[in-house]
Parts: sequence; C-alpha cells; structure tokens
Amino acid sequence: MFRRSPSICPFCEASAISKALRSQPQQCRGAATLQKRRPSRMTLSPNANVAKGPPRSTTSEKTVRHTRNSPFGGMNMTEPPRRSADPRNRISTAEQKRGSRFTKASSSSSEKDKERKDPMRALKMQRALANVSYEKRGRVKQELAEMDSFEQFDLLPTIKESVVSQALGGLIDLSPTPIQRLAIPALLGTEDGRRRKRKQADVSASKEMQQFLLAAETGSGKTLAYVLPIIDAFKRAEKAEQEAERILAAQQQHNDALKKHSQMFELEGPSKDDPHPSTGRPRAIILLPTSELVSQVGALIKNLSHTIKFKSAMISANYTSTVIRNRLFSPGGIDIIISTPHLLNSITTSDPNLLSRVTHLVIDEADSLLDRSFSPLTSAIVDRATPSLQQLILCSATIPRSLDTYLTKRFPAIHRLTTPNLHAIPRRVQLSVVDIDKVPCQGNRDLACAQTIWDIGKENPLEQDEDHDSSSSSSGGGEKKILVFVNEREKAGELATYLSSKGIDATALSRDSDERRQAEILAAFTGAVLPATSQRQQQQRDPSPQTPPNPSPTISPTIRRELKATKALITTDLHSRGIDTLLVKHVILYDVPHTSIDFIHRLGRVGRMGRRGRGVVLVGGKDRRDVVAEVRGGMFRGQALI
Ligand SMILES: Nc1ncnc2c1ncn2[C@@H]1O[C@H](COP(=O)(O)OP(=O)(O)OP(=O)(O)O)[C@@H](O)[C@H]1O
Repeated sequence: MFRRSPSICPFCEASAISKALRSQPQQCRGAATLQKRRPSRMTLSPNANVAKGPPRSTTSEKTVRHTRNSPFGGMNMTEPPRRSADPRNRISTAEQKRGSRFTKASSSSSEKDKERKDPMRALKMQRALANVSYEKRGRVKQELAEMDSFEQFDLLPTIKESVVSQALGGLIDLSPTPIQRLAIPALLGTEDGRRRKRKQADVSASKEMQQFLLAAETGSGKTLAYVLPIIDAFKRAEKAEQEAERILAAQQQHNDALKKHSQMFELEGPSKDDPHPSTGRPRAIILLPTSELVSQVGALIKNLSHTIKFKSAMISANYTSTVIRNRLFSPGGIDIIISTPHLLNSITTSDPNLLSRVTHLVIDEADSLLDRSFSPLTSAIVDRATPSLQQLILCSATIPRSLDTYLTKRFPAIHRLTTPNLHAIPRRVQLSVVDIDKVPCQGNRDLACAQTIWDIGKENPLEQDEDHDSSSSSSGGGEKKILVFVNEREKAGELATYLSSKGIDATALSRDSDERRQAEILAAFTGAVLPATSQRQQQQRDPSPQTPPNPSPTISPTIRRELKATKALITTDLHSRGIDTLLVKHVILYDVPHTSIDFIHRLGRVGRMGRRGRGVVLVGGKDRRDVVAEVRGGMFRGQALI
C-alpha cells in the first residue's frame, strides 16, 4: 500500500493509508508543493559535499563572501547566507523558529531555483548534525571493501567461534558490518586484521589512554564492534597475568622448600578462601542510558561469556541493592560491568576502588550520555577511571554538533571511526506522510494515528512480509508490532487510552512507566527472551502480572470492533535510542520530530541490519512540511541528513 508508484505522488501515496484521503487526490496540496520543490531524482546535491569546495561564483558573490563578517564566515557558504544577504528574504530568528515562512510555497522563480539546487535548505537552518565529508566517506568505503569475514580479525579463536554460536544466533553467511570492519582492527591495534601492530604487552605498558569514537548508522552492529575487542583484550591480559602468577607461585614454592625448617613464623600466602583478586574490581565498564539497554547489552555479553568464560554483571535500577552488591562483589570475581551512569556514579562515589583496575570504558549512546543532563555523571566516572584506563570508547549513531564541539575540546586526540553511511536513513526504510488536516481527520491527530494503525493492521500479511523476513513474522507470532513516537511524554498515556478506545491494543511506555514492567513490554517488540529468574522475581513482586502498567485505558462502551494481531507501543525519545526492535516493521511519528537527529533515531528502530521498514509521519497545518519533505528526499537519495 505504501509502495512507490510512478503514477502516484509521494503525498498521495502516503495518504493512501487512509481510504478517505486517497479518494481526494486532486486536493493534495503537499504533492503540488513537493512537485515544485523536488529536485531531479538520483542526483546528489553539489552543496552537500563540502569536500568538493564551494561552488564557482561570480565576482560579486565572492565580494559578499569575503566581506561577510558572520558566524558562518569561512564555512560552507552556499545558499542560506547568500539568501539572507538579500533584504527581501531576510527573516528574523523568531520567524525561523515558527517556521511560518517555510510552510508557504515559494513565490519567485529564483527561490524555486535555489530549492532545486539545495534540497536540504530547511534542514540547513537547524544544522543539528556534525558534517562528515563525502571525501572521507568514500575513502573509508574503499578501505572496508576487502574485509569480509570475522576470520580476518586478530581475535582469539574462541571469540570468533562465539560470534556465530552465541552472539548472532547461528546465522549463516556472516560477514562483519562496516562499523565492525572499521572498529575491531582499530581497537585491537591491528593493521590489517592479521598482524598486531603493537604487542599486547606494549599496549599495557604504555600509560597513554587511547580514545575512540565509533559512529555508524542505527542497527548496524555497533555493540559487537566494541564488545569483541574488549573481551579479547582482557582475556589476553588475564592469560598474561595467569602466566606471571604461575611463575611467581613456582618461585614461592621453591623458596618455601628452602625456608621450611629455618623459619617458624612466616606470612601465609593467599588462602583458597580469599576472594578472587578481581572481586569488586572489573576490567571493563559499559555505560548505557537506560535500564532496558543495560538488559539488552548485558544479555548479549552473558551469552558470549558462556563459551568465552568470563564474568559479567548488569546493574541497574531494575535490581535490588542486595542483588547489585552480590554481583559486584561476587567471590568469583568480575570482568565486565554493564550499568547506567546514575547507578555507577553513586556506587563509585562511595567506593572509588571499584574503578581502580578498569582498562576499558565504553560510553554507548554517547550523544545522550555526554549531553547536558548526563554529562556531569559520565564525566565523573571517566575521571575516576582515567588512571588505569587504556581505552575510552564512545559509541553513537549520530554526532550532533554539540557532541562534536565537546569532543574537540575534551578529547582532541580522539580517533573518529565513522562509516560511509553515517547520518543516512537506509533506503530500505520508506517514509510516508499522512496529512491530518484532510478528510476524515480534519486536524484530529489522534484519529489520524488510529486510522493509520488500523490500515497497517488490516494490511495483507503476505504483502507486509514481502521481504521474507522470517524473524519479524515468525518470532513475533504473526502479530504486527507498531512503534508510535510522541514528542511529549504526557501525551504517551493519553494517546494509548484513546487508541484503546478505538479497539487497538496500545500500551504507553515512558519514564513514568513502572520500571519493572518496561523490560517485559519491550520484549514483545524486540523478541528478547527474559531471564527466568527475573520473571520469577517479577511475579513475587507483583502478584497480578495481568495488571497493565499504566492506568487502565478506559474502554469506551461504544467499541464495536477490535484490531486483531496488532500491537502498538506509544513512547517518547527515551526508547528511540539503541533498543534493538527487530520485530518492528512500522514506526509512526505522531509528532514531527524536532531535529534530524530524532528522525534518525526514531526511524532507526526499523530497517535494522538489512531489514525493510516503514515509517509514517503525521503532518498538520503547523508542522514543518518542508523539513519532512527534505528528510524524505534525503532518504530517497540515500543521502546523509544534516
Ligand atoms: N555482522 C552481523 N551480521 C548480522 N547481524 C548482526 C551483525 N552484527 C550485529 N548484528 C545484529 O544486528 C542487530 C543490531 O545490532 P546493534 O543493536 O548492535 O546495532 P546498533 O548499531 O548498536 O544500533 P543502534 O544505533 O540503534 O543502537 C542486532 O540484532 C545484532 O544481533
């Protein structure tokens, strides 16, 4: 139903979700506007590639550039600065924010020309993302082409075997993803995947902390890209330590034999009952912003630990303080801790010794964990761990300009590993637009959302599974899973109630939701298998698991029909990051996201690891249609957003 057809314009196509909207194609104002604006397909914008340098200009234009004294001086001065130099086009900041100017169709032909030349004109006004030049992207692409097997990496044999059996559920024909090809050799310190550039001992000896930023598109396997080299590093370190201990023990035994009769009072060596030296002193720490992500990454690492043999512990607000203490100070020792910054910061404030042996620290979802709200906590942990730290690894699907600036100041030597498709939403994800102002919704966004969910739910399952994606249909029990993103968390519960009144199985998930239930609700959308123990704990804590987490939606007595085999989860930006929603094929953007960063993360919940996905954005009179059109255009061209 969403498939693009040459005879249907993108707006009509989107409106096809609603039969009523589809019946009035002649009224499609969006289509008319888009037709005027849309650049010729399959051509990359010359302006997007700053590596090519500024376009050739006339003498007068040059004069404007050289004399211009603005914050944009010397930057990518293409259309926006020139346009603002024209008094007729000058707009106030307030106007820019309101976007009123951009909701109107362009009037002059020169404006149309500019739009044609610059398909990301509206997004340029926001400029949320850091620029990665197309020259660099091209260079990285060439470098990665030759690496197509995990065998090529200088990982321990047991780790390579565990990738298939433990991490990727026995997938066949496995090949590393671009970020894995890029990051694994870099973190291992190998040149070409075979030869170790520096011997492990040299790396341990050098006190200088290495810093890396791993940035790659959503759902591209960033977690394994950092997890495998870290495990490799501490397994090698462990082996070296064991060897040193063995030599020491042999010496001790020899000395003991010599002194046996001469010394009556000698200090005893370590007893078998002494705790393991790594008790409460892990080698690696992984920080994630939410408990759900702690569970997700913790489950992957736990799987790997069964065959590679190491100790991991996930700690988050989901666990009681006794459980957390037992995990951290287990007499058997601990190698990796997976935690949220809040919890780890509070523990290490009272017990800084916990970080005394950490050699690897990962800040996953770095754009969140280094933003204003998280940064003080995250930075405090980095500072405390720095004395022993060998590698600091930051990981993110987006590099916002704020993060870019922060890294330049705080970690100027950071090694940036960015993939060729960073900031691009995969072309296998289709984005449709529903105009909520049209009949029958007439401005009622809730109704448009309900209508869209009904249309998806009623869609032919064969058509939906046209990409033969077995994981999404089989493991999901044939049920369609839809994620709905709202901008305000208060709206999540309200919308869930409304959708339930329309016969839709809808649940709201936000910061206000009961923490203990979140993992269970999300598991239905990720396909994650919850550990048996936590289910038991759950039942002990909550004797009535059937009780919904949110105030029960009031089901209207007028319901006549219910949408079968379809589940909707209403959430905010909180769950747009990192959650591996493999069972989800549809994302509805109830509100137009504030920035291109939000577009990337929210739409990134579908189309993961080569799968197809569909997004539907609800657009009303006050929304930035131009931004939506530009995001769609960028997706169509496979171009990075800005
Ligand atoms: N080489 C691979 N081949 C096939 N599947 C893989 C490979 N590496 C990872 N995966 C799978 O891809 C999915 C997404 O991986 P992951 O969650 O690490 O993505 P991500 O890049 O961190 O995404 P996000 O930016 O949304 O956090 C997971 O289900 C993982 O098992």
